[in-house]
Parts: sequence; structure tokens; C-alpha cells
Amino acid sequence: MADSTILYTLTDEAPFLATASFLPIVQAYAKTAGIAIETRDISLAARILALFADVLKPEQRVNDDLAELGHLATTPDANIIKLPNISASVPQLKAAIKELQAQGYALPDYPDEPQGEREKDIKARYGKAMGSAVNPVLREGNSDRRAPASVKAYARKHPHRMGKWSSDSKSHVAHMEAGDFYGSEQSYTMVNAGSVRIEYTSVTGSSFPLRAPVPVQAGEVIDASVLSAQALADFVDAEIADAKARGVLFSLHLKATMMKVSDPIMFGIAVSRFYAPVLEKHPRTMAEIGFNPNNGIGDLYAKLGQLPEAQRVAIEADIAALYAQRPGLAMVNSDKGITNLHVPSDIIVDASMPAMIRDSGKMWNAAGELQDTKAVIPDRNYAGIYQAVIDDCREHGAFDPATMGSVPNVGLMAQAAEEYGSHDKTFKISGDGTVRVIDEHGTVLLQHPVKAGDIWRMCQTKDAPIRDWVKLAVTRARLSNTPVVFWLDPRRDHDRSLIAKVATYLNEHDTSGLDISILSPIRAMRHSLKRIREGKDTIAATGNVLRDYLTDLFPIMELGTSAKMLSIVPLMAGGGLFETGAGGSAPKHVQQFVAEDYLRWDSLGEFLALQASFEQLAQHTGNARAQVLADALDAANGMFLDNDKSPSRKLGGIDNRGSHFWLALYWAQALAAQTQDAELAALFAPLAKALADNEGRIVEELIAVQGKPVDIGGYYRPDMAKVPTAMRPSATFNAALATL
Ligand SMILES: NC(=O)C1=CN([C@@H]2O[C@H](COP(=O)(O)OP(=O)(O)OC[C@H]3O[C@@H](n4cnc5c(N)ncnc54)[C@H](OP(=O)(O)O)[C@@H]3O)[C@@H](O)[C@H]2O)C=CC1
Ligand SMILES: O=C(O)CCC(=O)C(=O)O
Ligand SMILES: [Mg+2]
Repeated sequence: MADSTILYTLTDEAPFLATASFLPIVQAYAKTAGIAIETRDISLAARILALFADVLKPEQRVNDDLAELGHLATTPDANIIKLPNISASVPQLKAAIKELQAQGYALPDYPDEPQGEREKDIKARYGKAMGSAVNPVLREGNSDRRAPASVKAYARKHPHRMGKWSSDSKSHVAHMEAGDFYGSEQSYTMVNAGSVRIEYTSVTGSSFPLRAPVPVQAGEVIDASVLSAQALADFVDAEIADAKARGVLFSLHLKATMMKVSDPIMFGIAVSRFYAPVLEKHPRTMAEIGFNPNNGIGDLYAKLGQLPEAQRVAIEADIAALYAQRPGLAMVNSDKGITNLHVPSDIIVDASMPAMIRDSGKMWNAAGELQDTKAVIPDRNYAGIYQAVIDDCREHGAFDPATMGSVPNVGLMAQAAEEYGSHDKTFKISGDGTVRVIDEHGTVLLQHPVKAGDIWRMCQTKDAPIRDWVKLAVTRARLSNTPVVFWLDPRRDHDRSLIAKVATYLNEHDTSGLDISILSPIRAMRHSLKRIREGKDTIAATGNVLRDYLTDLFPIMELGTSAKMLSIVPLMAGGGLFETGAGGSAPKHVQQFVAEDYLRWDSLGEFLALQASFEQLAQHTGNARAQVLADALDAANGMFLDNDKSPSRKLGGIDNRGSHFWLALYWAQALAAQTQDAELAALFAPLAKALADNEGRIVEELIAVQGKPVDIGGYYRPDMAKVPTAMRPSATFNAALATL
């Protein structure tokens, strides 16, 4: 890679569309400082194509850009801007395969139940594109996510609407009391580097390894835990009955995308229990059509079409009768009849719980009204934090974005830390027995009795990332003069291992005058909420899961969205990975765009990431102009916020494309006005003038296209001839940019 190169990722859905409008601006401006902005395609479609190069025609083959970026992330030269991408559930994966096949790619179908070696290989390959397959590869550093001061000031000036809370809200979180991962966790800190084997022994005494030995480093923390399938099923049954008795909606919140092995199984158990009367009445039909509850009840609806009319109608009637007896299900889309149990990727806990909390603790019912809800989050490791927020809102009312403080996050994330790296060590257990983790000397480090159907998993957390995480927390506390709380639970074995390491590594730093504490997650939540109501900030230093949860929760409460977050990953090898915002790829936005040519995606996260990326490049390469670009972009971001140029939600205002115009204008103006680099100022002065002079016309051209359906020639792999046309509809703006 040339010195002055920034790699900008092409991803999926809304952020991909936004890139078609924003990237030409960035490339034009960056060029003036000799900076090349190259793209790398890590979309779901591109990742699938890279995995199946051997079955494609030579001209259809694509480079494995993700592997390239993953390697780069371990080098000091890395400067990567990473937009959110799809972490595909099985239904999404199948839809992407179908679309690519229709576009002429000879990909094999996804085999649900692989027969023979060839199909097993196909399924294993698709498995690599499934779920959270990108972030863990790139995240070779820990996470620093926060609302920059300008963004916080904007939110205080323009507080978003927060649903009112009432003290008699019946909404609550339900979790298991036993038999979950929390209750069974065991942890061990490796003394020496080497490897461990994961061995299953049946009750009859036969043993086999569940996978190849796992390499481990000295000082690495390994954990194992097991979730009882029976206990989960019993729990779900009880919660269905309780939701009915209390007259609240039933909703399930998991992370089936990122926890791609465990959580689809848990989701499937909930689907099986909720629809048990129907599924148990028609077992043969269910097997015939190949219904898999792990893919959601949407899979059943999709497959019912294969049945003869009479049979289909009978099952549909049984489902309708079941709905009359069951508690109401929370809806993902009540207009379209999409329930909380339809597709596992529709109820991703990090985004779905904050949305509920923002909406007065309610979710949508089938009639399209908001209603109190039972949020089912089975495992106790993290469920309690959401109950703490609900308790706080019931007692004190909704949070006030105009006055509330902030909770920045320093997250332990590097090298697939903790649960988020566990999917290749997570197993659905085939029969009753024991699972053991054994070192090279034959010493049993961890062991659990298991039953058929249970989910057993092992997590790994390497020592260097823990040390780096503590350092990052101290650095952020010092730089921002903010107290830091480590969210660690002394009742968890893993967290106790971490508490010991945190104590050790804190000693490596000058912590004089800093306020550093360790609290269990529920206490840490209560403490942070109390302070936030007083307008005070508290850094949350958390593990990987809480990082994910809190960096949607707090931004959504404080800023109305996680799109406005600065999300930096200082890579341990010295480079920088700049994530954009803390949210996802917003599928709902694409639906709206295709229907009415209006994209409400907010690119502020991209703007913030770009500023940080230019700054890193300036420091790493000594390119002074990169710093001028960064400073001017910082000023432009301030102007953008002051003038409230984020896309509005509805047709008629400026959308994502319009917001890019304003950013380009403010950035050009800031570059023309700066005095550090006179040549650069002279270069941007005519553009700044042209954009300002033509503002009315450009905005008009951008708004004129709205209101009609738009064809982008594909969802997972849109047509690259159609997308730029759709995303760059202002001839005047395009012509002005071309003069640079
Ligand atoms: N870093 C990553 O790569 C991440 C990827 N994902 C992936 O994204 C997909 C969707 O996930 P989901 O959990 O639904 O979460 P999303 O964050 O995509 O969507 C939830 C809602 O958040 C709002 N939102 C998020 N980002 C923006 C933005 N930049 N501008 C405006 N609004 C925004 C939208 O609200 P509204 O509709 O009200 O405007 C959106 O509907 C999944 O495939 C998931 O795996 C998820 C999280 C992170
Ligand atoms: O990688 C994913 O699937 C989601 C990542 C995510 O939600 C986050 O990091 O906040
Ligand atoms: Mg998240």
C-alpha cells in the first residue's frame, strides 16, 4: 500500500448506497493532498463470490478483499474506514445466494441439511460468509466509541423526542434463573502457550474431540459455559404464560447475527415453544417441507406455499387460532404482519432494546399500537442491565437529551475477545455426557456435564488485548478528565479473571487524580444512570458484549441514534480502523429508498470517521495537507451540526445526498478560509464559491427526484451502472465537483 492511501469499504444496504454519493466527494478532496482513497468490497455478495471463486467464470471472480484487509489490520500502515455491513442470518444468506444466481453466478444452493462431503463443504464455505464474519477479522484493536463534544452539543440544542414513561408501566425484562451460561461459567488463565482440546465424552464412555485443538497464548483467559436446552424451553413456556396473564406483549431479544451458532438455536427453541401446538400437530408436514425453527416462523410461512391448498389453509387456520390463545407478539412490522419471531436478524438486541426504551418501554402490537412488553433475554450475563434502565425510567421518567450526560465506551474487543469470538467453539451437544477442556499435559481445565440439545461454548480473551484495553481506558479517562467504571461482575468466573488482570495492568499507569472503579454491570448501570441524569459523564470500560449493547443504548437515548458516534479502533499494531457510527446497515432505509427515492441514512458517522482517518494519516506519514483536510473537515462537521443538515426522515426535505452536498460546501469553505496552506485555499476557493452560488439549484435538483420508485438492479449486489446515477442526481453539483 502506498503511504498516503486510505481504504474505504464498500458494504451493504443503506451505507453502501450512501457511499455512491459520498465517496466521489471524498476522493476529489483527498486527491488535493495526494491521498488515494481506494475501495475494498466486503459486502455479503462479494464475500460469497470470493468463497466460491472455483465455480465462477474467470470474469466473475473477485479478490478476497476481506482477507486482504484483515492482514492489513495487523500492520502499522493500516488506515481503514469501515462502514456497517450485513451480518447475515440464514434467511438473508439464502436471499443473497438467490439474487446472485439470478444474476448469472453459478453458485450452489445453501444446503440446510448437507448430504455427503460436497454439500458439507458448501455449507462450511457459506458458513464463513454468515453472521458476524467481517468485524472480528478487522478488529485487531479495542474500541473507543463516544459522542464527540460537537455532537453532544447538537443533541442538547435539538433534543430528539423520547417517549414518556409511566410508573405503572408493566414492561420488564425476563431472564432465566438457572441453567444459563451465566450460571455455569468456568474460567481459567493459561500459564503457558500451547493448545487445548475440547473433548466430549458420552454417558457410555466414548470420547471424541468437538473440533481441532485450540491454540492458546500464555496469560490468555479461557472460559466455558453451557446453556440447558430443557431449562430454556421451560423458561420460555413460563414466560409465554406470564405475558398472557399480565396482558403484555411477548418479545425475544438475542443477537443471532453475531452469536451465530448459539443464538439461532436459542431463537429456534423460543419459536418451537411459542408455536408448539401447531408444530406438534403437524410434525410430518413440518419435516416434509423442511421447516427449521432456527430461521424463524417466516421460514414456515415461506414454505407453506409448497403445500397443497387444503393443507396450507388448515395450518394457517391453526396458526390463527394459536394467536388467539397466546399473548400478543411484539411486531417488527405490523403493516406486513412481521412478528418478533419471524426472522432471527430482525431482533438484534443491541438495537431492539434501546428502541423499546426510547418508545416508553413499549413495542408495536399486531394492531399497530404501542403496548407494554415482556422483553425475553434468556441469559443472565447481561439481561439485568436493561431491567436497571427500565426501573430507572419507571421511577424517574424518560431521560432528557437536552440535559443528560454521556456514557462513552472503551470496549475490550481485540482479537475476537470473549463471547463474540466463541462461535467456532460453540456446539449443540448431540447426547448426554461431559465436555472437557484439556491441556497438552492431559490436565482438565474446565468441564461441564451436558445433555442432548444443550449449547456449550468456550470463549477466549488474549492477554495483550486486556492490557491494551486497560491502557485505553486510562488514556481516555485522562484525556477527557472523566471517571471510568470497569463493568465486571465478581460473581462471574470470567470477570473475576479479568478483575485480577485489570488490577495488575492499572499498576502500569499513572492513575493519580483519576477516578477508576470496578462495579458489577447492574450496579455500574445504576451508577451511570444516576450520573447521566445529573448531566455527568462516566466512561464505561466493558467487555465485548456490553460494548456492543451500550454503544447503541446510550447513543440512542442521548442522541436519538447511534449513527452520530465516533467509533475508533486504535489497532494494536499501530494502524487505525475507523468504524462509522455504532449502528448497522439499516435495511428499512433501503426499502424506503427503493419505494420513493429517499434515503434517510445519516452519514455523520462517516464524516467523523473520515476526519479521524485523515488525522491518523497526517501523523503516520507526515502529510501536512492531510492534517489541513482533517481540521477543515472538523470545522465542516461543526457547521453541519449547527445548521442541522442531517437528512430528515420524510420526503420533501434533504436526504442523504443533500446532506453530502452541505458537507461538501462547508468543507470547501473551511479549506478556502484556512491560512495554513495558501495553495490549498486557492484551490478550494472557486469550488466553495460555485457550491455556494448554486446552492438553491443543487438542492432543488436533489429534491426533484424524490417521490418515485427507483430501480437499483439488486439488493445484495445492486447494479453498479444504476447506483451512481440514482445516488448522484444533481448535474450541477457533479459538474462543480469535477472542476477540482
Ligand atoms: N458494524 C456493523 O457492521 C454492524 C452491522 N449490523 C448489521 O446491520 C443490519 C441491521 O441491523 P439492525 O440491528 O437492524 O440495526 P440498524 O442499526 O441497521 O437499524 C436500526 C435502526 O437504527 C437507525 N439507524 C442506524 N444507523 C443509522 C444511520 N446511519 N442513519 C440513520 N438511522 C440509522 C435506523 O432507525 P430509523 O429506521 O428509525 O431511522 C434503523 O432502522 C444487520 O445485518 C446487522 O447484522 C448491525 C450493527 C453493526
Ligand atoms: O458484527 C456485527 O454483527 C455487529 C457489530 C455491532 O453491532 C457492533 O459492533 O456494535
Ligand atoms: Mg452494535
